[in-house]
Amino acid sequence: MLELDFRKQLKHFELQAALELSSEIMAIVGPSGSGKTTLLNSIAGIAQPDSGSIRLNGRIFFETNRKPLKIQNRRIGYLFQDYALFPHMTARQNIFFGVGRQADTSHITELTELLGIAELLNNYPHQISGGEKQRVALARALAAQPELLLLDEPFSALDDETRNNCQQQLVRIHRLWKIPVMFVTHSRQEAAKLADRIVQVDRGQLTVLAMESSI
Ligand SMILES: Nc1ncnc2c1ncn2[C@@H]1O[C@H](COP(=O)(O)OP(=O)(O)OP(=O)(O)O)[C@@H](O)[C@H]1O
Repeated sequence: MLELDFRKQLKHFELQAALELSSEIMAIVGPSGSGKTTLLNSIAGIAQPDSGSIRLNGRIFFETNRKPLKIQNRRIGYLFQDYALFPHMTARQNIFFGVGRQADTSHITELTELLGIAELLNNYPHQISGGEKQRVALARALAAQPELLLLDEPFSALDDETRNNCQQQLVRIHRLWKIPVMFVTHSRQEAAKLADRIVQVDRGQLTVLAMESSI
């Protein structure tokens, strides 16, 4: 369970986030510059709120007047808007980056098969397609077995068929892992298709809309 109740002053308005997220998929929609990425960054620990609290499964990430929990201790998988794969590392090295040496990695083999990227693990990012990069980045976000998955416009750069494929894989992984997922999208259609709930962000104000998943 992710519990948010915090405020952060941005340049032109204040981001005010108050919501709870169980093991469901939540879509974040809203105009450009409304605070969507800052919301994800605050949860991940890349940005710090001014006040309030952020908790995941009872663990305190942030609380006013308390030292924030370090990013690496939050157990969050974060897929950035531009995938941000390391160009000089193979797909395998990208995926294993951040996974402890002593960690059990058997789930990663399963993950790469599930995502259809097992055959390209020795390739570098420039040798694979956009859709493949997206799936490598998703595998990397999931490799450390996070308790929460954050995705910032994960499918926006993909063609229709690849997008559909990746969306289905995300839903499949969510069914298997049952962790809360938050994803930012500019597509209302995608939000309605994938999410259990949709949150509209407008000048930092969050409004939750009830939705039924249709996949
Ligand atoms: N640390 C910060 N301090 C002050 N203002 C900030 C900070 N980070 C972002 N902003 C501002 O807050 C606003 C929201 O930015 P954010 O990137 O969260 O929007 P977004 O909804 O993700 O936009 P897009 O859809 O274009 O990616 C922008 O005006 C941005 O300039």
